Amino acid sequence: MAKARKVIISCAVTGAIHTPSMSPYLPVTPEEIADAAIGAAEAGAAIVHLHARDPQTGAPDQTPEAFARFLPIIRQRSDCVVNITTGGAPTMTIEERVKPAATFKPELASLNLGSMNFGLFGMLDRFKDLKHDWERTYLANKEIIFRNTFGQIEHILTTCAGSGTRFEFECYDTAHLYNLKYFLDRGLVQGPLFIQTVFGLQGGIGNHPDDIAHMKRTADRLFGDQYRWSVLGAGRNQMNVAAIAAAQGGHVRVGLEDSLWLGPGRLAETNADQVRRVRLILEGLGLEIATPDEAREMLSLKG
Ligand SMILES: C[C@H](N)CC(=O)CC(=O)O
Ligand SMILES: [Zn+2]
Repeated sequence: MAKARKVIISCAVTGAIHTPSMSPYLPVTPEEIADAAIGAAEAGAAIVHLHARDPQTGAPDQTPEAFARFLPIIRQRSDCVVNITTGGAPTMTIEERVKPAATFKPELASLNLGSMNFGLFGMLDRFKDLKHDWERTYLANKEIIFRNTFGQIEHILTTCAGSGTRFEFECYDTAHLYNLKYFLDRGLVQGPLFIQTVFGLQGGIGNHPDDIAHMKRTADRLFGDQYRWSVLGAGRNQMNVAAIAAAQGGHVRVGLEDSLWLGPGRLAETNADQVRRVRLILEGLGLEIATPDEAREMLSLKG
């Protein structure tokens, strides 16, 4: 009797791309972020990807103190895998960005494999009533470069080396896959590589099925069976990208960090709603949802 494939659902609950005026459902306070993560885990997410925000303004906050306000709550109430961002916001320094992962030594941390133009301004057409000045300045900025030089990537790898933290490798284009291969060949990263291919973010690769096939083909050629493939689709293509990839052996990432939507013109009221929606798609494909411990097994996490 053929065994169903286990799929890892990751949920990125708040991020640093969307801003509070865009959706009343975007978690901002430590309590909201903790509840969102625990709710997503209860709905089936094995991994929660975490950023922190200033509780008053909702602005991205990468201080360890900000993370310390919700991490223990999540620890107490869920056995999900915690994935702490080292991307922070593209306007932060690398020192700021790596601090929380270096401080809390999580099982997983994100690592971005290349620099890119980071286009948030496209969202200004969609979201006009912005409450805070920082939102307008941040979103309208056409000069944002999300810096991830070889030196900065190496700095994060060496800073976290020895802590047992493994990485979710964010690849926004094929060049980033080659950058990851470079670090693999230098022994700075070890398999199984958890590769999160990102589709449809302005400045990165698109979200057409050809783009997805191209990223997978390239990763298959560069890493063979040394990698675990996961995908995230930005914005309203989140579920399409998940469905296309899941049908080809991929794991999936959802969450309000990368899409505020549950359907055309319909804001997701919770991260758990998106987890439940992608779960419907996966189970519809005859796939099973991996538990946190099964994800730990598949990704060789320290537990
Ligand atoms: C496209 C995603 N928002 C990528 C991300 O989650 C990066 C990070 O936090 O380091
Ligand atoms: Zn993130």
